[in-house]
Amino acid sequence: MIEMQNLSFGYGGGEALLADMTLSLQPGSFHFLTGPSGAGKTTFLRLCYADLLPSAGRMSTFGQDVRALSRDGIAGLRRRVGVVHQDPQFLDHMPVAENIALPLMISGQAVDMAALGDLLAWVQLSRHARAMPPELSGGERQRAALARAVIMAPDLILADEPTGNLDWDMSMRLLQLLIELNRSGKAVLIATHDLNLVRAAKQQVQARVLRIAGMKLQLAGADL
Ligand SMILES: Nc1ncnc2c1ncn2[C@@H]1O[C@H](COP(=O)(O)OP(=O)(O)OP(=O)(O)O)[C@@H](O)[C@H]1O
Repeated sequence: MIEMQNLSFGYGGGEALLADMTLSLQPGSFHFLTGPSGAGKTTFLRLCYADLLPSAGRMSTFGQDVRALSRDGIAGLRRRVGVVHQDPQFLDHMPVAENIALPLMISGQAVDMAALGDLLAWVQLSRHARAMPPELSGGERQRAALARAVIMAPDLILADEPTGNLDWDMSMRLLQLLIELNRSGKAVLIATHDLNLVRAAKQQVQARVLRIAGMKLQLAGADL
């Protein structure tokens, strides 16, 4: 679903931050992306949902060359990718349930209230449906962000340090949700520093570990 060939990227077209990356992300796969702070993990994720475009090399997403996509083409691509940001932002004056349904409303689709109720139950936020986002804990915010990321039924879920500020129990809960999504056929890519999270996942799912270091993307060894 994402193919990169000798892809390079530098902010502002300047010096390369990521260089000569070649990768094939398959449907239904589960990947972690690790690497030191500032190595370019968030940048890599932004390339994956065409928030940034490569400076050089080839990249196709869902079979389409990202650099040849029109504005509508990019919007179509983004509908197929659900993103959980490192520090998810919500509309604070709007209840949690409506924030989660927002992508549907923005794209002009009807909100199936029963399906929304099921989604809230899945992320264990039913009793917070009418709460306002500032009332949520860190773990609840991440789960709301995950629900919002999957409401459009994307094929690929990208999560940027989704457990960064969470305790271990809450991290495991979030990981379980991501594993369930993967078992339902979605590709998952999680950027994280947390090797314990990677180890916990590897006991349950066939996860591959990518590492960005020294501008390059490598498949990490199996010894994690
Ligand atoms: N919009 C931008 N313009 C210019 N430089 C940027 C921009 N965003 C990020 N950078 C730089 O690119 C480098 C990689 O940043 P990125 O956020 O991708 O790293 P990261 O691996 O996700 O880091 P962390 O683990 O700390 O979140 C950093 O040096 C950062 O300062």
